[in-house]
Amino acid sequence: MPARHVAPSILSADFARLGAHVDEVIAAGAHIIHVDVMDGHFVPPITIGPIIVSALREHVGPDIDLDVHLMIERPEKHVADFASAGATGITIHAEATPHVLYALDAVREGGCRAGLAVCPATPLTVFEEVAVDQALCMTVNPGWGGQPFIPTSPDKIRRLRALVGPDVPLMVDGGVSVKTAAACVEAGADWLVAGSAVFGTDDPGEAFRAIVAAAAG
Ligand SMILES: O=C(CO)[C@@H](O)[C@H](O)COP(=O)(O)O
Repeated sequence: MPARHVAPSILSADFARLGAHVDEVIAAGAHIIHVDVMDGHFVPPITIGPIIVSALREHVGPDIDLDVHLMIERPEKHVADFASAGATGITIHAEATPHVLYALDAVREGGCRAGLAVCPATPLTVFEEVAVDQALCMTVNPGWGGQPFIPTSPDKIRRLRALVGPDVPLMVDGGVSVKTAAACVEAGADWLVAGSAVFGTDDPGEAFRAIVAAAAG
Protein backbone atom coordinates (compact mmCIF):
# COMPACT_ATOMS: atom_id res chain seq x y z
CA MET A 1 0.00 0.00 0.00
CA PRO A 2 1.28 3.56 -0.71
CA ALA A 3 1.95 5.70 2.36
CA ARG A 4 -1.02 7.70 3.57
CA HIS A 5 -0.84 11.47 3.15
CA VAL A 6 -3.01 14.49 3.74
CA ALA A 7 -2.22 16.97 0.96
CA PRO A 8 -3.27 20.55 1.75
CA SER A 9 -4.75 22.28 -1.30
CA ILE A 10 -3.57 25.86 -1.71
CA LEU A 11 -6.85 26.80 -3.43
CA SER A 12 -8.12 27.88 -0.02
CA ALA A 13 -4.87 29.53 1.10
CA ASP A 14 -4.31 33.25 1.41
CA PHE A 15 -2.52 33.99 -1.87
CA ALA A 16 -1.17 37.26 -0.48
CA ARG A 17 0.87 35.18 1.97
CA LEU A 18 1.10 31.88 0.14
CA GLY A 19 4.66 31.04 1.18
CA ALA A 20 3.90 31.56 4.87
CA HIS A 21 0.67 29.57 4.64
CA VAL A 22 2.45 26.66 2.99
CA ASP A 23 5.24 26.83 5.59
CA GLU A 24 2.65 26.34 8.35
CA VAL A 25 1.43 23.01 6.97
CA ILE A 26 4.93 21.82 6.13
CA ALA A 27 5.96 22.57 9.72
CA ALA A 28 2.97 20.46 10.81
CA GLY A 29 4.23 17.51 8.75
CA ALA A 30 2.78 17.93 5.26
CA HIS A 31 4.95 16.47 2.51
CA ILE A 32 2.60 16.98 -0.43
CA ILE A 33 1.19 20.36 -1.43
CA HIS A 34 -1.75 20.14 -3.82
CA VAL A 35 -1.88 22.85 -6.49
CA ASP A 36 -5.19 23.41 -8.30
CA VAL A 37 -4.86 24.84 -11.80
CA MET A 38 -8.09 26.03 -13.45
CA ASP A 39 -8.46 27.59 -16.88
CA GLY A 40 -11.93 29.15 -17.01
CA HIS A 41 -12.97 26.54 -19.61
CA PHE A 42 -12.81 23.05 -18.14
CA VAL A 43 -14.10 24.66 -14.95
CA PRO A 44 -15.38 28.25 -14.68
CA PRO A 45 -12.75 29.75 -12.35
CA ILE A 46 -9.26 30.76 -13.41
CA THR A 47 -6.55 30.19 -10.83
CA ILE A 48 -2.83 29.91 -11.38
CA GLY A 49 -0.19 28.83 -13.88
CA PRO A 50 3.38 27.52 -14.00
CA ILE A 51 4.82 30.81 -12.68
CA ILE A 52 3.28 30.15 -9.26
CA VAL A 53 4.44 26.52 -9.29
CA SER A 54 7.93 27.79 -10.01
CA ALA A 55 7.75 30.31 -7.15
CA LEU A 56 6.47 27.60 -4.81
CA ARG A 57 9.24 25.21 -5.83
CA GLU A 58 11.79 27.93 -5.11
CA HIS A 59 10.16 28.55 -1.74
CA VAL A 60 9.74 24.97 -0.49
CA GLY A 61 12.98 23.52 -1.85
CA PRO A 62 13.50 20.15 -3.51
CA ASP A 63 12.07 17.78 -0.88
CA ILE A 64 8.41 18.79 -0.87
CA ASP A 65 6.09 17.16 -3.36
CA LEU A 66 4.21 19.69 -5.49
CA ASP A 67 1.26 17.75 -6.83
CA VAL A 68 -0.39 19.71 -9.63
CA HIS A 69 -4.03 19.03 -10.49
CA LEU A 70 -4.79 20.36 -13.96
CA MET A 71 -8.45 21.28 -14.35
CA ILE A 72 -7.75 22.59 -17.83
CA GLU A 73 -8.78 21.63 -21.34
CA ARG A 74 -6.21 19.92 -23.57
CA PRO A 75 -3.71 19.48 -20.72
CA GLU A 76 -1.18 17.85 -23.07
CA LYS A 77 -0.39 21.35 -24.38
CA HIS A 78 0.75 22.54 -20.96
CA VAL A 79 2.21 19.64 -18.99
CA ALA A 80 5.79 20.37 -20.08
CA ASP A 81 5.53 23.90 -18.65
CA PHE A 82 4.31 22.62 -15.29
CA ALA A 83 7.00 19.93 -15.24
CA SER A 84 9.71 22.52 -15.94
CA ALA A 85 8.25 24.76 -13.24
CA GLY A 86 8.92 22.10 -10.61
CA ALA A 87 5.84 19.89 -10.36
CA THR A 88 6.47 16.44 -8.89
CA GLY A 89 3.18 14.89 -9.96
CA ILE A 90 0.76 16.15 -12.61
CA THR A 91 -2.82 14.93 -12.76
CA ILE A 92 -4.93 15.51 -15.85
CA HIS A 93 -8.67 15.01 -16.22
CA ALA A 94 -9.98 12.19 -18.39
CA GLU A 95 -12.79 14.51 -19.53
CA ALA A 96 -10.40 17.26 -20.67
CA THR A 97 -8.77 15.62 -23.67
CA PRO A 98 -9.36 12.95 -26.31
CA HIS A 99 -5.65 12.11 -25.93
CA VAL A 100 -5.42 10.79 -22.37
CA LEU A 101 -2.63 8.33 -23.11
CA TYR A 102 -0.59 10.93 -24.97
CA ALA A 103 -1.06 13.43 -22.14
CA LEU A 104 0.03 10.89 -19.49
CA ASP A 105 3.11 10.06 -21.58
CA ALA A 106 3.91 13.78 -21.86
CA VAL A 107 3.73 14.06 -18.05
CA ARG A 108 6.19 11.19 -17.65
CA GLU A 109 8.48 12.64 -20.30
CA GLY A 110 8.65 15.74 -18.09
CA GLY A 111 9.90 13.54 -15.24
CA CYS A 112 6.69 13.69 -13.18
CA ARG A 113 4.26 11.10 -11.83
CA ALA A 114 1.35 10.85 -14.24
CA GLY A 115 -2.06 11.09 -12.59
CA LEU A 116 -5.56 10.70 -13.98
CA ALA A 117 -8.66 12.27 -12.43
CA VAL A 118 -12.36 11.80 -13.01
CA CYS A 119 -15.28 14.04 -12.08
CA PRO A 120 -18.06 12.59 -9.91
CA ALA A 121 -20.34 11.74 -12.86
CA THR A 122 -17.62 10.22 -15.05
CA PRO A 123 -17.48 6.43 -15.32
CA LEU A 124 -14.26 4.79 -14.15
CA THR A 125 -13.82 2.71 -17.30
CA VAL A 126 -10.88 4.82 -18.57
CA PHE A 127 -8.82 3.28 -15.75
CA GLU A 128 -9.26 -0.11 -17.46
CA GLU A 129 -7.43 1.28 -20.51
CA VAL A 130 -4.42 3.18 -19.17
CA ALA A 131 -1.75 2.69 -16.52
CA VAL A 132 -1.41 5.59 -14.11
CA ASP A 133 1.11 6.52 -11.43
CA GLN A 134 -1.65 8.01 -9.29
CA ALA A 135 -5.43 8.19 -9.50
CA LEU A 136 -7.73 10.97 -8.36
CA CYS A 137 -11.40 10.54 -7.52
CA MET A 138 -13.22 13.88 -7.31
CA THR A 139 -15.56 13.84 -4.34
CA VAL A 140 -17.11 17.19 -5.30
CA ASN A 141 -17.68 18.75 -8.70
CA PRO A 142 -14.37 20.40 -9.61
CA GLY A 143 -13.94 24.14 -9.63
CA TRP A 144 -14.41 25.40 -6.10
CA GLY A 145 -13.27 24.75 -2.57
CA GLY A 146 -15.65 24.47 0.35
CA GLN A 147 -18.27 22.20 -1.22
CA PRO A 148 -19.83 19.29 0.69
CA PHE A 149 -18.42 15.78 0.19
CA ILE A 150 -20.67 13.80 -2.18
CA PRO A 151 -22.03 11.05 0.07
CA THR A 152 -21.93 8.30 -2.57
CA SER A 153 -18.18 8.84 -3.05
CA PRO A 154 -16.94 5.94 -0.88
CA ASP A 155 -18.56 3.45 -3.24
CA LYS A 156 -16.76 5.05 -6.20
CA ILE A 157 -13.46 5.14 -4.29
CA ARG A 158 -13.85 1.40 -3.59
CA ARG A 159 -14.44 0.64 -7.27
CA LEU A 160 -11.49 2.79 -8.32
CA ARG A 161 -9.21 1.04 -5.81
CA ALA A 162 -10.24 -2.31 -7.28
CA LEU A 163 -9.37 -1.04 -10.78
CA VAL A 164 -5.96 0.47 -10.03
CA GLY A 165 -4.81 -2.19 -7.60
CA PRO A 166 -3.20 -1.85 -4.19
CA ASP A 167 0.04 -0.08 -5.17
CA VAL A 168 -1.17 3.04 -6.96
CA PRO A 169 -1.74 6.11 -4.77
CA LEU A 170 -5.46 6.91 -4.82
CA MET A 171 -6.29 10.53 -4.08
CA VAL A 172 -9.65 11.90 -3.06
CA ASP A 173 -10.36 15.57 -3.51
CA GLY A 174 -13.28 17.64 -2.31
CA GLY A 175 -15.04 18.00 1.00
CA VAL A 176 -12.31 16.15 2.89
CA SER A 177 -12.35 17.04 6.58
CA VAL A 178 -12.11 15.43 10.02
CA LYS A 179 -15.68 14.23 9.42
CA THR A 180 -15.10 12.52 6.05
CA ALA A 181 -11.43 11.44 6.16
CA ALA A 182 -11.96 8.06 7.83
CA ALA A 183 -14.66 7.02 5.33
CA CYS A 184 -12.31 7.87 2.45
CA VAL A 185 -9.50 5.79 3.95
CA GLU A 186 -11.85 2.93 4.76
CA ALA A 187 -12.96 2.92 1.10
CA GLY A 188 -9.36 2.67 -0.13
CA ALA A 189 -8.02 6.23 -0.48
CA ASP A 190 -4.51 6.94 0.71
CA TRP A 191 -3.92 10.54 -0.32
CA LEU A 192 -6.50 12.94 1.06
CA VAL A 193 -6.58 16.41 -0.49
CA ALA A 194 -8.02 19.01 1.87
CA GLY A 195 -8.42 22.70 1.09
CA SER A 196 -10.90 24.69 3.15
CA ALA A 197 -10.68 22.26 6.08
CA VAL A 198 -6.99 23.25 6.36
CA PHE A 199 -6.44 26.74 4.98
CA GLY A 200 -9.94 27.98 5.76
CA THR A 201 -9.16 27.76 9.47
CA ASP A 202 -7.28 30.06 11.85
CA ASP A 203 -4.58 27.43 12.41
CA PRO A 204 -3.80 25.46 9.21
CA GLY A 205 -1.07 23.42 10.93
CA GLU A 206 -3.40 22.24 13.67
CA ALA A 207 -6.22 21.61 11.17
CA PHE A 208 -3.82 19.53 9.05
CA ARG A 209 -2.82 17.45 12.10
CA ALA A 210 -6.49 16.91 13.02
CA ILE A 211 -7.25 15.47 9.57
CA VAL A 212 -4.16 13.24 9.74
CA ALA A 213 -5.45 11.95 13.09
CA ALA A 214 -8.99 11.46 11.77
CA ALA A 215 -7.63 9.54 8.78
CA ALA A 216 -5.68 7.25 11.12
CA GLY A 217 -9.01 6.29 12.76
O1 LIG B 1 -9.84 20.45 -6.93
C1 LIG B 1 -10.41 21.05 -6.07
C2 LIG B 1 -11.65 21.80 -6.37
O2 LIG B 1 -11.97 21.63 -7.68
C3 LIG B 1 -9.91 20.95 -4.72
O3 LIG B 1 -8.57 20.55 -4.58
C4 LIG B 1 -10.32 21.93 -3.67
O4 LIG B 1 -9.28 22.75 -3.24
C5 LIG B 1 -10.85 21.16 -2.52
O5 LIG B 1 -11.33 22.04 -1.59
P1 LIG B 1 -12.12 21.56 -0.31
O6 LIG B 1 -13.33 20.83 -0.80
O7 LIG B 1 -11.18 20.66 0.45
O8 LIG B 1 -12.44 22.84 0.39
